[in-house]
Amino acid sequence: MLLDLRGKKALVTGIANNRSIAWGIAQQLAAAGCELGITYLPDDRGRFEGKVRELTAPLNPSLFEPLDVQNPAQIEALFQRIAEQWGRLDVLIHCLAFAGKDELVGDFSAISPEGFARALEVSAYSLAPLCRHAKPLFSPGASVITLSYLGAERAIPNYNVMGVAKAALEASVRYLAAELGPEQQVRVNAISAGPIRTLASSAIGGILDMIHNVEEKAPLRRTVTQDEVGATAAFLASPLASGITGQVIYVDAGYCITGM
Ligand SMILES: NC(=O)c1ccc[n+]([C@@H]2O[C@H](COP(=O)([O-])OP(=O)(O)OC[C@H]3O[C@@H](n4cnc5c(N)ncnc54)[C@H](O)[C@@H]3O)[C@@H](O)[C@H]2O)c1
Repeated sequence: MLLDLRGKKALVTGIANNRSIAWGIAQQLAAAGCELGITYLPDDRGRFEGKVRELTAPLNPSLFEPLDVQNPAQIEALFQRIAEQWGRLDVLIHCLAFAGKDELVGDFSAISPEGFARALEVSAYSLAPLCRHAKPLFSPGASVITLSYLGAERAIPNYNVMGVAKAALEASVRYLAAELGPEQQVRVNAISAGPIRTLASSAIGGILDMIHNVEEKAPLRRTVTQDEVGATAAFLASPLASGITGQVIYVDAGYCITGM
């Protein structure tokens, strides 16, 4: 069986620019034949809309919608549009996270309740309402994919509250897989990616040291690319992965197996 996603309708969240992991995923899904819906984070200054529209235009998305996951009305409106325009959803890519810069450096115990809540709401909780709204639209065998990082299970310097958010996200993957599997055969998985330079990762104190450490120690002696993460997402979205759900798949050049 070859990887063939022709005719599948895929919603990709989390593209900010051409370094975004979601951009790597969108390109791989399009190359495999998916019809794309793209979301961007709206803001008063319109920082993302124009850039993301221009970047994604060559992939001919049939939906292009605003999505701030902290805005329930916007989530509702997005899925209303998907229902009207597509009538179903085959692939849902959740590729977004946020924590304040101050929370991604220094002592974990210094975290404020507001900083903790915001990181968890955007980076972990948001997967649940997206799945809740998508539930009536999921086609049999649909695939949900989110993005995690090793900081979910190891104490990585400066990753701090985002590690807690990723642990909650990985647990959410298991609960959602258990909920959506039995009747709808919907699969829910996370990709745990190695460190990649992006807008979000630049907020993490010492991200370059993290990347250099991976380049020195990972079995492949390098970190991974957005395209490699995208290729794994395309595989997980396809019937080739029909037996895989509730898992965290590592796309990290093997770094997570190393001991020293
Ligand atoms: N870059 C890495 O090293 C790395 C490694 C493992 C996992 N990840 C994860 O990959 C995902 C994508 O991050 P990235 O590194 O490509 O960075 P990125 O900055 O390109 O993407 C993060 C996205 O999150 C979006 N976002 C932030 N707050 C939002 C909100 N309230 N509503 C909707 N969207 C919002 C931003 O608009 C942006 O598009 C994140 O979950 C991140 O934690 C990144």
